[in-house]
Amino acid sequence: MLEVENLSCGYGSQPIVKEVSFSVQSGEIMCLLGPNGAGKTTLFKTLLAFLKPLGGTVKIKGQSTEGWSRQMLARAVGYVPQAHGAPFPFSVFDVVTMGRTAHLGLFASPSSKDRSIADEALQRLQITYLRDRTYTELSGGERQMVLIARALAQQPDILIMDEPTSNLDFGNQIRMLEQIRLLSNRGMTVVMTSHFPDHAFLCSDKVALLRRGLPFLAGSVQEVVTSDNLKSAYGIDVEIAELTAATGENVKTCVPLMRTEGQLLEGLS
Ligand SMILES: Nc1ncnc2c1ncn2[C@@H]1O[C@H](COP(=O)(O)OP(=O)(O)OP(=O)(O)O)[C@@H](O)[C@H]1O
Repeated sequence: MLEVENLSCGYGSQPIVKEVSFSVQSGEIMCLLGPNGAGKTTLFKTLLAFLKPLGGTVKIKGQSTEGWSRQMLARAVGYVPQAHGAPFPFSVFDVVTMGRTAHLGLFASPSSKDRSIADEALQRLQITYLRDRTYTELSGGERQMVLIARALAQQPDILIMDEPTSNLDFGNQIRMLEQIRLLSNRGMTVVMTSHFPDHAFLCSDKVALLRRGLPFLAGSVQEVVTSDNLKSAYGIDVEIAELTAATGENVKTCVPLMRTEGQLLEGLS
């Protein structure tokens, strides 16, 4: 579904992300990890063609996206930004209907079909109860769900999600990951960022890790989310623990290790 080959991206002629390659199949979830400033958003901006690649190619369904119009790209790729305020107090239904823009002609207004697709997106995420609420009056978690509904109404093949769990409490983070897993079970391809490597264990099929000054890593969760790789990316000691849940399922989790006062002082000297 998405194939990235030797992609370099950045601002002006200055590369931030160098020669990254990965592919995501239809219905897979790829979690993009990396420390602050590593270039996750820069990579997303390039996939979404807001930035021109400095080298390499992005292919969707085997076709290079170079030269695609914004409308063509919007039909293929939906973007879910981090939940934000809106300049005008639109209703939730209006915000979700805006997802249909890529399918409308110039100056056309949404048809009854567009409105029913917007309603379906609300139903699919079980947030129809928010339909007539004002977007600006919603909580961060509710806004995040509305933005996903807007991207679903766009009916893309691929969803690109920038930190979909940011600002969510512990329970809502997991509920959000469950929703993302449901979408992928129904065939949606998802590329998401997270600041929590545990999220990769919980819901992704593949992981990509951007590390400042070190080679880009992409592969299965087991291959990429290791103590050594996390230490090289984030600069802290992490152990990967495995336990058997009450359901009998084996689950893995990342356990960060705090440094002692002596180790911290040693680091300063
Ligand atoms: N418009 C810009 N012009 C020049 N440099 C930029 C621009 N936007 C971001 N950068 C730089 O590119 C680098 C990567 O930034 P980016 O936002 O892609 O990182 P990130 O991995 O998404 O970080 P975070 O996890 O903190 O959101 C940073 O050093 C940043 O300062």
